[in-house]
Amino acid sequence: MDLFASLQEKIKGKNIRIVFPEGTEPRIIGAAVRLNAEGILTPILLGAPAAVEAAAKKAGFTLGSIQILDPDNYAGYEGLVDAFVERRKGKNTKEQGEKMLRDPNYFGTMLVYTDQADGMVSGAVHSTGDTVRPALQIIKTRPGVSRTSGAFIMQRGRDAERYIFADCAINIDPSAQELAEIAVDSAETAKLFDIEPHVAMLSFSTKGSAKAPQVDKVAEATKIAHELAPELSLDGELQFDAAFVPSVAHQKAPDSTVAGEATVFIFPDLQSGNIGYKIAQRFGHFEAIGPILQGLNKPVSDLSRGSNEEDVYKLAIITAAQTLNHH
Ligand SMILES: CC(C)(COP(=O)(O)OP(=O)(O)OC[C@H]1O[C@@H](n2cnc3c(N)ncnc32)[C@H](O)[C@@H]1OP(=O)(O)O)[C@@H](O)C(=O)NCCC(=O)NCCS
Ligand SMILES: CC(=O)OP(=O)(O)O
Repeated sequence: MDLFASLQEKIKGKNIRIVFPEGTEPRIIGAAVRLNAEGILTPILLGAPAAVEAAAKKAGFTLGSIQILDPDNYAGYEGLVDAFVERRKGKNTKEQGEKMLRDPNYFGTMLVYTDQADGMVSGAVHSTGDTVRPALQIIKTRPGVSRTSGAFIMQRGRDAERYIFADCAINIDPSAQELAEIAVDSAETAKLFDIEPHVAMLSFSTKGSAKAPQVDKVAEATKIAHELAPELSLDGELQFDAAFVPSVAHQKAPDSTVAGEATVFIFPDLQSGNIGYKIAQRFGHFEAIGPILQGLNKPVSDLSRGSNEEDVYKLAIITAAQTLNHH
């Protein structure tokens, strides 16, 4: 079955509440209207009702029963500020909290933290840093996960090819230990979306063909990942062609059971990861769904600012599906 048809089936009728802090953005409104009309999930748009309604009207959408929450006139605002200060454990004062929650991403994240929403989708207008920082500070990572990271489902053709790319969004220069954790988390994400994980730890070197500290980091991460998840099908360091193309794998890494068969691609740093996914998307015509933030206590998703309405619709469905793993 098509990935989204199967995810919709899992989440439909469960009243999963997804908050969208960018409530006046037409791409967000369009996706929310569709998700609401199709009964897939319950959207909550943030913003002044008059502004949200005006934006919807201008873009030709009818909001119908969609809930709009106005952070500037929210009866529970003080309670949210208190909960924020308590969560920040001395890192932010009440005065700072009152200001910070005026930012819709902080406000939306607090709705998720206090169980008034099940997940959040933002970033169509805001940068990644501004979108995810509140989640890193408030929602935080699950026990046993030290860093959150951003994975993309890369999909081409209806239900044909589907892979995971990570980290394409968060960790600028992860250590070997962090890279190993990203690999293990990405394998879990793959399973959630019906991809059998065969994890390639990518580099510009295959099995020692080049020598450099950057290559040593990937080789070390491969070793650590094997220790963290001995049962996982994972290998490195591998160049992309060795990881993906069976004939090249045969030549460059004949003994590897992952080379030529990889489905999960772990990039050595954010330069390569972010550039890599955008090249596959724009040259290779893969649909890039994400970034899906892995390892958080509750799902928060960051859109690329280049997203269209369909991307918002799909990432909201993914985010809602992630909530099922958190219950
Ligand atoms: C994500 C990012 C904004 C965090 O940077 P930052 O806000 O400067 O982070 P800080 O080091 O000040 O940490 C802020 C908080 O987040 C936490 N944190 C930072 N990175 C984290 C990570 N990867 N996982 C979990 N927590 C993290 C810190 O522990 C800290 O928590 P605390 O306030 O409770 O102590 C930064 O890593 C970044 O800019 N990454 C690149 C994003 C990007 O542009 N991607 C390309 C487009 S998708
Ligand atoms: C994921 C990503 O690259 O986001 P943006 O395009 O918003 O920087």
